Amino acid sequence: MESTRNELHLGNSHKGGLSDISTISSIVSTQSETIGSAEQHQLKVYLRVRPFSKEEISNDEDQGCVVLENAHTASLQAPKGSATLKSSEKGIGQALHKFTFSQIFGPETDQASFFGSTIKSQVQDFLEGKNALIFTYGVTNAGKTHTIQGSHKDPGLLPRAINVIFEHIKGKQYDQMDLKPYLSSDVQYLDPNQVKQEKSSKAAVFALLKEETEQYPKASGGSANTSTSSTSSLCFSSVSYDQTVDSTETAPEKERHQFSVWVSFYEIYNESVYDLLQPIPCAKNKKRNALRVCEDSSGNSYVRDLKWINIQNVEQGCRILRIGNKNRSAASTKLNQSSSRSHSIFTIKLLKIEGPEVQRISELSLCDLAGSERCNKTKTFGERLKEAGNINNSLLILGKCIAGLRHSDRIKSNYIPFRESKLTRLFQSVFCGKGRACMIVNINQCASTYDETLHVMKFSAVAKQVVQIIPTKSLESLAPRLVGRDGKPFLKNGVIDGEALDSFLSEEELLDEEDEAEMSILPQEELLNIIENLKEKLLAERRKNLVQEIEIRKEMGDAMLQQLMESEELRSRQIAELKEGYEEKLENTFELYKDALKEHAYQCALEQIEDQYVPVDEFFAEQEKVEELRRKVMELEQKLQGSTEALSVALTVESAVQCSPDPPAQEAPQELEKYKALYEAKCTAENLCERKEETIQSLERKIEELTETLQEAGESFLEKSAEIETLKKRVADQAHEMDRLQNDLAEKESLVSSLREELTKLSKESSSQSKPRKGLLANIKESVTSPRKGPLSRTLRKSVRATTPSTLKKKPCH
Ligand SMILES: Nc1ncnc2c1ncn2[C@@H]1O[C@H](COP(=O)(O)OP(=O)(O)OP(=O)(O)O)[C@@H](O)[C@H]1O
Repeated sequence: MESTRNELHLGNSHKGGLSDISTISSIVSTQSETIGSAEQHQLKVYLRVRPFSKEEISNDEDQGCVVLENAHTASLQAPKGSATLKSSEKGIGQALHKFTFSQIFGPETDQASFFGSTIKSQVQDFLEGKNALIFTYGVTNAGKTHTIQGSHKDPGLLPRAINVIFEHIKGKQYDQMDLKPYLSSDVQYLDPNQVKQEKSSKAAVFALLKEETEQYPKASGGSANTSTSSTSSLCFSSVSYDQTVDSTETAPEKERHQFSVWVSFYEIYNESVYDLLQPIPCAKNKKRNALRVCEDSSGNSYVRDLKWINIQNVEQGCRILRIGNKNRSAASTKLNQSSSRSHSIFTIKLLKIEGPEVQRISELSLCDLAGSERCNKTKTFGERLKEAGNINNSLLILGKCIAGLRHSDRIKSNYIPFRESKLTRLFQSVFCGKGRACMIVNINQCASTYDETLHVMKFSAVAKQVVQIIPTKSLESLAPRLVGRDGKPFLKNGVIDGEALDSFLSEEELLDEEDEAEMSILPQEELLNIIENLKEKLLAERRKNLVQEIEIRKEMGDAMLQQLMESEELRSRQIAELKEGYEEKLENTFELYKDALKEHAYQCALEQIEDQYVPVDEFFAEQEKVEELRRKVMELEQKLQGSTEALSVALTVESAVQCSPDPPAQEAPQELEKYKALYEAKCTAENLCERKEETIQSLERKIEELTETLQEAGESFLEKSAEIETLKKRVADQAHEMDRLQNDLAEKESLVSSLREELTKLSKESSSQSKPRKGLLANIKESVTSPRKGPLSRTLRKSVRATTPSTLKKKPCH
């Protein structure tokens, strides 16, 4: 309930209309009280939730957005993708809403128990002479028609109500057709000729359902007891008539009373009333005749020239319903409209007759309202836009009237715009105390229609607060006025009903707004008055059209703005995704380069090192060996030197011996051998030294080459590092570009807000200016199709040009 209160608090800032639902939580506690000579009733609002179809389940429509908490409270949770969730994420409104109802019926509720728990008591009141109005409200495909009409096997409220009526009047039916409803709540006495006409008119209506024509004469025979047999064609096993209704009547009274039942069925399409019991014209271009809504001398509205058919049993009532439906769908095909585009109203009038007098007349109307979806959602244009505009308008006015009726004291003090639509004009008398109204709200649980369903629930929350004040006098059975064949007060026993004559106005004299009076014979002053009146009417009409035009313009503006915002949102999302993608790509490429470079440098170094690799231990061992050899060479050189010296000494000695006659013959060969051995050892050592020297040199060369390779690897590493730096710089540039794009986006957003302001200004201007009347569609067309005229179109063109940024034309740099 918290969320509801918050939301309501927001809604309170708007004046009137559906948004003004600030006191939903403070639900009127009294169900029905009597104050003075009036009864107060809180308008009953029932919620019926239909089950999912198989297709809806397979389309993943079940996202748990409707939760029935108990018999009176339901909560709605905005599903993913709904406008409500998006708005709540932006901080506008709530994602969870709670609503209370007089009673809630879940998907498992069958038709019989729904009837028993809702309108059955109202039908019983109707039998006691009280008027009642039942209307269903909901989006297309929410189950309104199923609730009102049902099917042959599973009848809805209307056939069940008819069944209860005929059960009640069983054995007390007035089988003549000479007393017929007249104007709003009068009765006309028909002479035998008129009765004949009435019968043939009824036969003609029933003939509209060809397949059943043959059966009709049987039914039209008018037997008072036909109801039971005909009822069997409908499955009413679960409908049990409450006999307590009769218990108040005494036996003699029962015998004296007789009842006559009359029905009518009409629709309101595009603010025109069409009789659904009139045959549809066969000619292609021939239009259906629209009927006029007039008022009787007491100010009660009625549909002029509407067909009223006397029915004798349930079966006939159901056939009238089928005939009306057939005409409705035939007209739909002709006009290419769907059934939910019109409001259909089935009315039953019950005449209680005692002897030659009609004691009372009561009225029960069941209205199946058109689907409440709005035109921007259904993307409607042309004829569809006009149609949607009319539906929206009549539902909007119904909403205004309901909002105006919320507080009982407002009925007197505040203006309630009943006269602004045909629907509310016809509902006015019931809403203003001539009967009890009851609203049935039908919803489905589909996620895709969540936003519309929420709108319906808000509407019902307002309706729930309506308190009807019904003067007890109007609940009592008031004898209707009886008029004769010509519509003049009926002569009772040859005496004129003087009282009735005083207040009598013939039907022709009852002027309605559309009537054109014969003016040529009127005096000048009266003519001037008439002109003044007409001027006022014209002005009022213009004002009404202007308001309608503004509303439609506003709706179109809202739709355009919504589209603009959605495309902006899409674009910014695309930019952000692009940016993220690029950044990720660059990051990945950079990482790849880095890894590849490292790998490459490592591989190169490894290869070079492998080629020339000498283990360090070996190298040191070799060096030690070299050192050892060097030392040995040095020792040998020293020895050699010593040997050389010794050799030279020896040679000197030898030569001296050769010269002397006594050489030391014994020592010389031994020494020589020793020197030779030493010499050979020296030569070997020298060879070894040379080889070692070569090995050292080759090792030193290898070391040099290794050093060079390392140097090269270092250089290539430096080069790669430089490349990495360049790449980093590129990434920084990309980020800069992204920033610039974001700035662009911010500019666009400010443009959008300025557009919005301009639009609001325009709406205000258009409301203050009185334009020449061109017609609604012409103005809309002009504003939409003439982009060269008007500041709005200029601004839009500018914004369109501006929303094609040069940056978007550029190819993304990789
Ligand atoms: N309580 C229910 N149980 C089972 N099926 C239902 C129920 N309510 C509605 N349906 C089914 O849902 C579908 C739509 O219902 P229905 O035609 O009554 O909707 P609607 O609100 O009258 O639509 P429209 O405004 O377009 O005429 C129908 O197939 C109907 O049989």
